[in-house]
Amino acid sequence: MTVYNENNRSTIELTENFYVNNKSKKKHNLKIQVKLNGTGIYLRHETTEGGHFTEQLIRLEDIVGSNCDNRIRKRVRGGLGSCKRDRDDDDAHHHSENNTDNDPKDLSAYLYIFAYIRKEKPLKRERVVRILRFRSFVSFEENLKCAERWHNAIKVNKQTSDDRRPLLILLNPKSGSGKGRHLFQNEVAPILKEAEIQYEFIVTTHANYARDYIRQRKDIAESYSGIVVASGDGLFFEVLNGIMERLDWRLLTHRLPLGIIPCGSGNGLAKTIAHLYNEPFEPKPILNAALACVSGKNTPLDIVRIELANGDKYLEMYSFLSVGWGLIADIDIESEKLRSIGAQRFTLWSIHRLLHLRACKGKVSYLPWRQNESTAKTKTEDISTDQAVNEEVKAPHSILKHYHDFQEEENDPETILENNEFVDIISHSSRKYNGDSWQSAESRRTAYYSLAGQSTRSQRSITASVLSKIEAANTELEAKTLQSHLPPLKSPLPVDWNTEEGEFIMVHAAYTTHLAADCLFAPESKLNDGIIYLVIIRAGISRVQLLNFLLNMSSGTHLDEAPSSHVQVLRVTAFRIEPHNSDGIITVDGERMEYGSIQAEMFPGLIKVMIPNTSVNNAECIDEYDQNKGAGEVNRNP
Ligand SMILES: Nc1ncnc2c1ncn2[C@@H]1O[C@H](COP(=O)(O)OP(=O)(O)OP(=O)(O)O)[C@@H](O)[C@H]1O
Repeated sequence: MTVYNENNRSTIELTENFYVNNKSKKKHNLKIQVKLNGTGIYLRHETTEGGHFTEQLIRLEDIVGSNCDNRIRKRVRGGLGSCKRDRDDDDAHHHSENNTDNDPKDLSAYLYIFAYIRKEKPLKRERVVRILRFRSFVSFEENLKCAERWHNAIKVNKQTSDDRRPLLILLNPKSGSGKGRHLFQNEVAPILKEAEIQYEFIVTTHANYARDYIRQRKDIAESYSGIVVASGDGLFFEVLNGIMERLDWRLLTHRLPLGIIPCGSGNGLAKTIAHLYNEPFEPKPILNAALACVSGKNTPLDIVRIELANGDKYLEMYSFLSVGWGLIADIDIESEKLRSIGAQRFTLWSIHRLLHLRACKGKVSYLPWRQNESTAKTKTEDISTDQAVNEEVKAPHSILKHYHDFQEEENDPETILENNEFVDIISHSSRKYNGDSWQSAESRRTAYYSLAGQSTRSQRSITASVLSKIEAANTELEAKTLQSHLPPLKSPLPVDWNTEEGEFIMVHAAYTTHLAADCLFAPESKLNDGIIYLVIIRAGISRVQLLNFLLNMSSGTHLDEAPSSHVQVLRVTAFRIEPHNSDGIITVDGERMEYGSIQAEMFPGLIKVMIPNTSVNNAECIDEYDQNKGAGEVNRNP
């Protein structure tokens, strides 16, 4: 029976009786009424006396999938609950005595239902398998049809997408303790199988492999339903930047949600998602993440565009986690040499750094966040229609066409271009440059088809038509590129920015709740609130205060203390750090970057991230902020 719920969504209702051999009492077999509807599967067990019954509900959101089979599997992980449907309900007691498990002549069809039931105290996911045996008919095919009817009804009710495209899974075999491959085979692959999700599996061979792969692979948006990274945060950073270095990044970010399975040592993003959806993480961080990757659910994730300058060189990248300057960045990077001792390295190095406290000299500027206002356009504003997205697909070709036109004209003595101009055009139009390569810090425009710096001879020789084509290509490319709203890094900032100059113990910005699984750095953060939480600690803070701050980061209580003139937490949408010393550590998403000026700009909900299938929603921004908190201030005044 098809019914429509309040959201006008059609769901299928099925009800049948099944029987379970009651081996212990050998008297009556248990009758179980199994009912599927838009909420889940109800297993109603009637007791013999007094018409009492017990009922178990397996919620649809906890079911990962179901499979039909023609045999009972000897070993089903997590226990076996077999319900056998009999040929005739009235005759059930007689027939069900006749147990045909593993009988080669068994013509039954079996439906395996896989669920990971959420338990509150303690918070965990418990695997449950329910097996329904269909044997009403004398042919296996007929029985299979019955099983498939249930199988399809579960899919319809779960609103499982018809998208049969596989997931692209990238795994870093070196991340964390180096057991990623093993963890994937044992903990992730079985869940993908239960959810009937196809996947293409790629193991990275070196740093930047994933970034290059994503940047260069042509048919990526059409071939996959999503990209999953099995690693720490470092490989996610690579994939994000590989996507953003493509001209069709809009199409990819619109169509392909990204998932993360935490195999690294930090796992800030995976922990953030689990935390915000109130899902268990320890001791099985991979289970919850794998369930998110098969849930079919996703939500927008804030991305921060970063510009870095060192001398006259310029670098652009995209970040999803944090930017650090000073203490925490120092501890993170400098303690790398103690990696062999595990997580203790952070504690040990924190003590070392507290004893040898360093201050960073420089200037910090920021643009306070205001409700209902953002410097950057949101994802939904950027991609209002599918047409806009589709146009994007054509972009690389149309720009390449300009290049081919130039090539044809190159043979014309009238239109000789400098060879290096062509290199520039090819590399930037197809975006095959190395994302790490430096560009001019003076103007972002030089990253495109610069006409500056040509010889006088070639300038004279370029015809007006070529010039206009180059201009058109520049304009087109600019339209396809994510446009920054900030002035170039070396230019002065607008007047509505706040600036302070002095000595800082650290400046650390975060846009996820967790920097690592054990570090709840920005407890108020949401996945798509469009806010950068900027924590500034000024020089002059006592070591005891600092020690408390570091110790309390694991519980997220480091910002709860009484107002202090040394610690400030700000909500901002953009910031700039200009170090005065030439030596120090700056990190982006936990990775060390060239030391120099850096500016960051929030792009709310720019990409989509896979999330668990749960009704709890602490994760997404629903305009819930207190206006009275005012200009970006969270809880402290200087
Ligand atoms: N096959 C590989 N061999 C060596 N390095 C790799 C390989 N694949 C990726 N990398 C690099 O390893 C770095 C760390 O990877 P990843 O983040 O996955 O693990 P992690 O450092 O243990 O975790 P976390 O970032 O959460 O602390 C990344 O910067 C990535 O570029």
